[in-house]
Amino acid sequence: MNSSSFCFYSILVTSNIVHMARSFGRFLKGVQSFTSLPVMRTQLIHPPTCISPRSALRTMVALPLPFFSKPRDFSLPNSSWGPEMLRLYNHYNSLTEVEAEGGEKQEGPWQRLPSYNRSLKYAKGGLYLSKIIQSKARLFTRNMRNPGAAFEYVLFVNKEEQRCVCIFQAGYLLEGPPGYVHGGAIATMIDTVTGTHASQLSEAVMTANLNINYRSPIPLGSTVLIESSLEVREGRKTFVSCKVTSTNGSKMHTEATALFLSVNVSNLLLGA
Ligand SMILES: CCCCC/C=C\C/C=C\C/C=C\C/C=C\CCCC(=O)SCCNC(=O)CCNC(=O)[C@H](O)C(C)(C)COP(=O)(O)OP(=O)(O)OC[C@H]1O[C@@H](n2cnc3c(N)ncnc32)[C@H](O)[C@@H]1OP(=O)(O)O
Repeated sequence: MNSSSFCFYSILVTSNIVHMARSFGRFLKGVQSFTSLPVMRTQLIHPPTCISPRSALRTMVALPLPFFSKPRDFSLPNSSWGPEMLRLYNHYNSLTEVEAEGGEKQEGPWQRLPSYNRSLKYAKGGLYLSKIIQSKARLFTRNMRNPGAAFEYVLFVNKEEQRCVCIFQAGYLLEGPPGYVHGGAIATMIDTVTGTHASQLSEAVMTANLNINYRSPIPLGSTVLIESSLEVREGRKTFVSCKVTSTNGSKMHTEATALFLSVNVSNLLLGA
């Protein structure tokens, strides 16, 4: 190797090391700013000194609270919610608490599910995609700039009845046929509701099958109810049925059935 090629080789090695150090720094920063599933936040006991992808994953589920900024809960009312959306929200929200005999508050049959604008930062693909894409990955139903422009929704789950109800207000960006909601947007909401419901009933799930019958169009800007019910669970399989109706139940807009399969979260996240 002559001196110029040695020099070139040294620069290459050095720049690779710098690149790796920067990537590692960004990775650590990313790990620290991991802000989604709050249930996964527990106290850090011993911070690891060397992080492999697998131990990084373990670290992500054990980061100390000070590293997290409080994520915004998108399932709370905002100024874009119409009267019907608010009325139904208040109705189901009132069922999340009941008064016991002594007058103290107790958990009611329904539970409101909070909702954030991103899923796990290091989901499958994220590890292999460019850092730019990875750091920008967002749950698309929760990333519209203007409140009320697209998907406004809140989910309530009733574990005893194995039922989930979503109040959905369809914004103006979701137009398909003139004046009505796009079928893909409806499918997105059905997948979201049934998928969230199935993941409440089991663990992490992936949609394996989704069948949809569109019965009557949903007027753009209207509020509808999306109800998901457990049909049966068989091992890794969760079968759910779903209907989208007008808020008074008089009009059937959409019917669907879905199959979800439980998946191993570590494999999913690490791309195994
Ligand atoms: C970290 C969390 C990640 C999960 C997040 C999900 C929800 C979290 C909750 C809240 C988050 C907020 C919002 C949620 C929003 C939306 C949720 C939507 C979720 C999705 O939008 S997700 C994207 C679309 N989804 C896919 O991208 C899946 C691609 N696909 C696969 O990744 C595989 O295909 C997989 C994993 C499905 C199965 O693969 P696999 O290898 O594990 O299982 P295998 O193939 O062996 O099948 C085992 C048994 O299921 C039967 N079976 C399989 N597929 C079938 C089918 N289609 N119809 C009828 N039966 C079927 C077989 O026949 C066999 O049956 P048997 O055992 O009886 O022989």
